[in-house]
Amino acid sequence: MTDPATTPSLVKERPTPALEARGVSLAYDQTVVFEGLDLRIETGEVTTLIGANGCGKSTLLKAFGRLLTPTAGTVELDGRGVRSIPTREVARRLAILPQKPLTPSATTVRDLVSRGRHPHQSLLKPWTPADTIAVDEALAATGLETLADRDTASLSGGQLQRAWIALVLAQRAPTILLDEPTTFLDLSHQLDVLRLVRSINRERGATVVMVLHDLTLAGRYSDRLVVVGGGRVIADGTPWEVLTPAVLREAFDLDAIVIPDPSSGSPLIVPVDPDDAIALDAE
Ligand SMILES: Nc1ncnc2c1ncn2[C@@H]1O[C@H](COP(=O)(O)OP(=O)(O)OP(=O)(O)O)[C@@H](O)[C@H]1O
Repeated sequence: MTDPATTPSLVKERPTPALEARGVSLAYDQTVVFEGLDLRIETGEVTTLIGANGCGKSTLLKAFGRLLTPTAGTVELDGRGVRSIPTREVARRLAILPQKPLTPSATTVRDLVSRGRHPHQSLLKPWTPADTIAVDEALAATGLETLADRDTASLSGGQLQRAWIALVLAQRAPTILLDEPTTFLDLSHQLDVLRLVRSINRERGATVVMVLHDLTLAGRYSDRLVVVGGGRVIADGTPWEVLTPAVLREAFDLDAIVIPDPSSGSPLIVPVDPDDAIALDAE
């Protein structure tokens, strides 16, 4: 007879997630957004949080980024309580682009992007050629080389958004949190940013957690979607598992048809307008 104490477990251990919320409650004064939430963010994946306005996507991202302290439960980064990790170490492991970052005044694009290198510096290790390379590469990846010496105050909304994304890239953190990185961007630049996100994930192995509002783009550029609503996770899985008419109705109160995107094969969300006779007839 086999001894259970010495027989290797048949249950395969899952790898340590990049981030994990365990029984997390999040609130602002009297507004409770989540209570006892459990969520794993797998290492090396692109995970996108989707859900209706005000459902708590940014709140969750802030908790993962240590910008908001849970009222209960713990957030772990690479298997360690994020609050127990020194701030500088967190900044080397985790980069975050908030929804409304505050741009410092009288700063050039290059200066702003260079701030992404601060976690890598110290009195003993000031600016090095490696920092310059990281900044130059981030400027090139976001198409900002020609704007590098411009004052950030003179940029368009989309250019400024790209400068912030460049800062996050320059940080070279293995885990990246992006709250609505495509805000202000035209469709072509939205694709540029999402392709960039995918290449950082595939080439550098970065773990990415994003918030996006465009469901079709979310499905196209994510390994996994987490649908949030009513203070809980409504659905969690691959884009085709999650982007179903039933989930869209529950999360967004939206009637939609979901078809394969002819360009990528990922789910294409077509919202149904009840006044639109053609769409209804076609169903
Ligand atoms: N600083 C704050 N103080 C008080 N309440 C807040 C604060 N920030 C967010 N909230 C509230 O918390 C809830 C969740 O907000 P959150 O910004 O996380 O939602 P969201 O899903 O990111 O929304 P959106 O899609 O509109 O950006 C909302 O009811 C919001 O009004």
